[in-house]
Amino acid sequence: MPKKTPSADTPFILSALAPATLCRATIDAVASVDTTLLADAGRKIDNKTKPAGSLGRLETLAVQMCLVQNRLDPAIGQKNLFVFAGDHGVTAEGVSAFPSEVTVQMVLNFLAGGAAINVLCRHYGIDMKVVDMGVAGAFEDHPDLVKKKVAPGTENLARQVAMSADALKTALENGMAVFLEAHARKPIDIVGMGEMGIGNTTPATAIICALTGISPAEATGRGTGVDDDGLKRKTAVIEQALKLHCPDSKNGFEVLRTLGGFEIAGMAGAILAAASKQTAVVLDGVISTAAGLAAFVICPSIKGFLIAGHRSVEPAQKAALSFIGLEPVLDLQMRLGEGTGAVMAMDAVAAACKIMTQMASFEGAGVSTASGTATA
Ligand SMILES: O=C(O)c1ccc[n+]([C@@H]2O[C@H](COP(=O)([O-])O)[C@@H](O)[C@H]2O)c1
Ligand SMILES: Cc1cc2nc[nH]c2cc1C
Repeated sequence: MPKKTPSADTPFILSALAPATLCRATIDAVASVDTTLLADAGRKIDNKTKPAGSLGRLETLAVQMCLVQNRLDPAIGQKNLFVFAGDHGVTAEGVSAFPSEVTVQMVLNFLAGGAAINVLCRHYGIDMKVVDMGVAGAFEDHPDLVKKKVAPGTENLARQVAMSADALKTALENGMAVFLEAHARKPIDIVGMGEMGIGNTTPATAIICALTGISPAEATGRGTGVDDDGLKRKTAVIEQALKLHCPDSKNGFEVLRTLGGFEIAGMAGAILAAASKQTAVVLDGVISTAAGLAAFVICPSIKGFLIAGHRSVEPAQKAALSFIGLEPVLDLQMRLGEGTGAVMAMDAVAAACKIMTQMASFEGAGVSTASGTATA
């Protein structure tokens, strides 16, 4: 068994951080959604001119947004999507169908505006930024690039811890700062969590296995498209990593630190920061959901702010979502990442808010209710 380096093995303990540190202060500032308006929001959506429940998921999203914003007329103006990018030492084990250099190349593609997420963000009027959390390459300054690099890639989680406790703190705080700085410039009403990182379905799946107890054999998917041999290798790598590190399933920090991913920790930080500012967060595929799960285990009070954007074809995502207690808004058989599923669901959430505020009530439109009551 490979030896772990002692310095990299210092565990991460939140209470050891001074209360004023960004990491601790942000998590301490999270409060659950206020449910005072739950009954009124339910009555309001039921009084719209439609059979009860007929707008399905749009209705539950409308009610959720009333609680998130603590008002009966929720509105979404500012929509942001962050693509957190990072590289992974575990790619040395042959766990991806694509070479690592694709991470840098895709970041350049995002900055040139040519990726799927660029097209969708333009289509939906979403402000998109790319965050370099740990890409193995240097970038010129660019207005759409947020530079938050912790290190040029994680260590190989199959052989040693993915990152040190210091690096985890930096990654979490950098992710928090990404949200908080953008929110301070222009208050954000809804934020989507996208990512890019060759190899990152391996740490994401390992994190989900560690936190939910699902086995690597059940949880591991093909990511960018590994063949049968690749899938066996990837499953074995995840099994080896879990056996090597045995992170405490109740400690989301240790699971992130040992199995890691700088972009995954960055997303976890951004999710915690968004919840601390009562902002709705839309998760994307399996990697984004792994970050959401880790953030949820760290701070369960974030749950009411979370929305599962879409169902990824990766099996681990299902386990993570059911552990948190979330149902995806969409199922389009997507597995690209980047935030592509999240932004499509963000539009559904915005539409749900308009249903709550613009749709006529039975009384207002003079339409009879199911019981036949005539309304003026
Ligand atoms: O979002 C998903 O569920 C998803 C599923 C499979 C692959 N991906 C994307 O593909 C990359 C990781 O795949 P892999 O095979 O390199 O681990 C990474 O850039 C992700 O954005 C994303
Ligand atoms: C081309 C490509 C684009 C991606 N976008 C997100 N993950 C990706 C992985 C690959 C390989």
